[in-house]
Amino acid sequence: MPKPALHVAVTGAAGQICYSLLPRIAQGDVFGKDQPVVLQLLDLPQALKAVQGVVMELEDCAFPLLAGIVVTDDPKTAFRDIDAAFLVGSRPRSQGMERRDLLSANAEIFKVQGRALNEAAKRDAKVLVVGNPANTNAYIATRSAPDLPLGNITAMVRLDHNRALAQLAAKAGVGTAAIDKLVIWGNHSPTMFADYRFATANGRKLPELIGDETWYRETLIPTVARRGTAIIEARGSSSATSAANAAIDHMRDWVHGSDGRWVSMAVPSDGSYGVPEGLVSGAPVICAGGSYSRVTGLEIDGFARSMLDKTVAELTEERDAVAALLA
Ligand SMILES: NC(=O)C1=CN([C@@H]2O[C@H](COP(=O)(O)OP(=O)(O)OC[C@H]3O[C@@H](n4cnc5c(N)ncnc54)[C@H](O)[C@@H]3O)[C@@H](O)[C@H]2O)C=CC1
Ligand SMILES: O=C([O-])CC(=O)C(=O)O
Repeated sequence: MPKPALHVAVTGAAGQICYSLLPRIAQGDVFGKDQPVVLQLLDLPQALKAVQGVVMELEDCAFPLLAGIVVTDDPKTAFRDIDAAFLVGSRPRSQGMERRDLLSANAEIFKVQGRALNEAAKRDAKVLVVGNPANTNAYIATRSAPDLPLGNITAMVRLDHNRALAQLAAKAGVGTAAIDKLVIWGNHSPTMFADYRFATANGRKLPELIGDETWYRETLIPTVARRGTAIIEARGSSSATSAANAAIDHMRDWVHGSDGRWVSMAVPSDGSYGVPEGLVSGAPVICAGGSYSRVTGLEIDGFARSMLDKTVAELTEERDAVAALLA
């Protein structure tokens, strides 16, 4: 007897991230290899023809778990009774822009969609915001969806986490799976703080294994922070496959658990670590039983404090910049 299908909304369905994301959701990479899904796809009216093309391709994959597809330009229809949502739809940046430059273009989208989630989604729906500036867009969605549990609206810093993992693993000469307890704090922006102070590799302390604090501070942190820009410069458009992969990692761990390992999620702050309550900020969490809990009590030394303060100041500025929209 097959399980009842989960209903999963994905916005920006005609875009480049979704072209990588949708087939992987449909083949069970997020919700499980025995879990049917109905995809509820949202895009703008002018993009619906392109979405139909994507739908034809999904049909042609004959995915056994794909139990249905809804295509719409109406957020409430897209979010009706959903169990999970990937909010990808929004404008990406081009060369010369920072992600915060997208705030005015994209903020309104997340107000409208937050309201629609509030009205139509299941009360325990898990929401991941990918569209940039992801943290502040998620903050707008939390403020626009007051009837959903605050912690169920999250944003993606998993791409930064995965980028840092790859760089650190290469430097330490270990596989990425060997590394645990890496943290991405703060904003998905050049101010984010990739913190390896607690990280281990095969049980050894990673900072000791690498033994090069200068490389960590002067190469690793800026490389991860500017990776999105490097990809735009090389590819001519922003990261898509790696962004879709990170979205899958984020939601899969949230749903199925992280096996005791730390993962980085941007979640509404509870005020810990000096991050003002409500800001959606990257933090270390452990996922289990369909929810996440923050890793608490970590020491924040002088360097970490200065890095955290910088990224939190940016999140605070972004929050203040959208205050009028939310008034
Ligand atoms: N958080 C992260 O780590 C990352 C975030 N991103 C962000 O993800 C977003 C999407 O990127 P791409 O797929 O490359 O862009 P894209 O331009 O290829 O696709 C965006 C899609 O969203 C649709 N869209 C725009 N406004 C919409 C609305 N109000 N409702 C529904 N759909 C809407 C567009 O019609 C288009 O089909 C961008 O904001 C990008 O900056 C990209 C990479 C990583
Ligand atoms: O850099 C961008 O604009 C897209 C993105 O968020 C990333 O690749 O991390």
